[in-house]
Amino acid sequence: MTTSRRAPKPQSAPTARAERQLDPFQIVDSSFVAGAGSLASLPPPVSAEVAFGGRSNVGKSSLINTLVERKGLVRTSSNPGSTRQINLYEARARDGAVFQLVDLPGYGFTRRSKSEQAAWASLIEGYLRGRVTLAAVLLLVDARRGLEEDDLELIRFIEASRDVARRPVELLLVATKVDKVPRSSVRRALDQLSAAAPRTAGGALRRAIGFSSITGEGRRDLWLAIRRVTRLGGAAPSPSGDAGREDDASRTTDG
Ligand SMILES: Nc1nc2c(ncn2[C@@H]2O[C@H](COP(=O)(O)OP(=O)(O)OP(=O)(O)O)[C@@H](O)[C@H]2O)c(=O)[nH]1
Ligand SMILES: [Mg+2]
Repeated sequence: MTTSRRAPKPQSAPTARAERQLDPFQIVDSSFVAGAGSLASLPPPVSAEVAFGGRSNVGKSSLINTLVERKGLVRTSSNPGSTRQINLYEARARDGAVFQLVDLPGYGFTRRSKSEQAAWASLIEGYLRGRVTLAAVLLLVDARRGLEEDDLELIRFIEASRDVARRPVELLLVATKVDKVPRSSVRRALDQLSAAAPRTAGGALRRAIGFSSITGEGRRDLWLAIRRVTRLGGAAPSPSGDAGREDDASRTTDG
């Protein structure tokens, strides 16, 4: 009788695939829910929503695609004014948590007629003020430009809406296109942005999250922040054991 003697396989680290199966930030399903060009055509509010606001072209729609790891779920364009209505998307994570992601039309795009700009402003304001399921607004600011008057107006508007009978809307600051900032200057750009942000009641604007739709930097931090503000925790412990920590939204580098 012959016996084959094979050397035992060395204990290897979990494969990338196995790790991915556990990854709560992996989105296993995402879909378009509805688009609304008027407040009356918004779908009924069902669960916590996270809205993405900011100037035209800052990267709101691209950021949603990066969050759900799909290139074409949301239409993006190098021409400002690409998103013209409020678009709602649903994303389901590996661990079963479901998120409503809301792409808002951008502001500050002056090549539209005054009446169209006014209609967009009232649509966005009506949504921000009246949506009972709105949990948080992620204000996107180009890392190279910093906060501009339109952004400050949005912050003031959300702060002034705190009297509305619903859970206070959290505000988070996201610095987009950090891939366009020299590596050595990213930290300084984020610090400057955070320092320029007004002190809000929630205080969440204190640290901007750096993000790039090109490199995916910041994706994990954004998901941590979104899970925290929607209270859909459930993030598996990260190797450093800090997933879901209160100050996760303020971390600026991707894991
Ligand atoms: N380098 C770089 N380019 C980006 C990034 N995010 C978006 N872009 C580009 O910026 C342009 C605008 O992106 P969108 O995601 O359509 O911007 P938006 O904020 O949704 O614009 P509106 O719908 O007009 O309000 C596109 O050409 C994108 O490819 C990024 O992180 N890095
Ligand atoms: Mg857009």
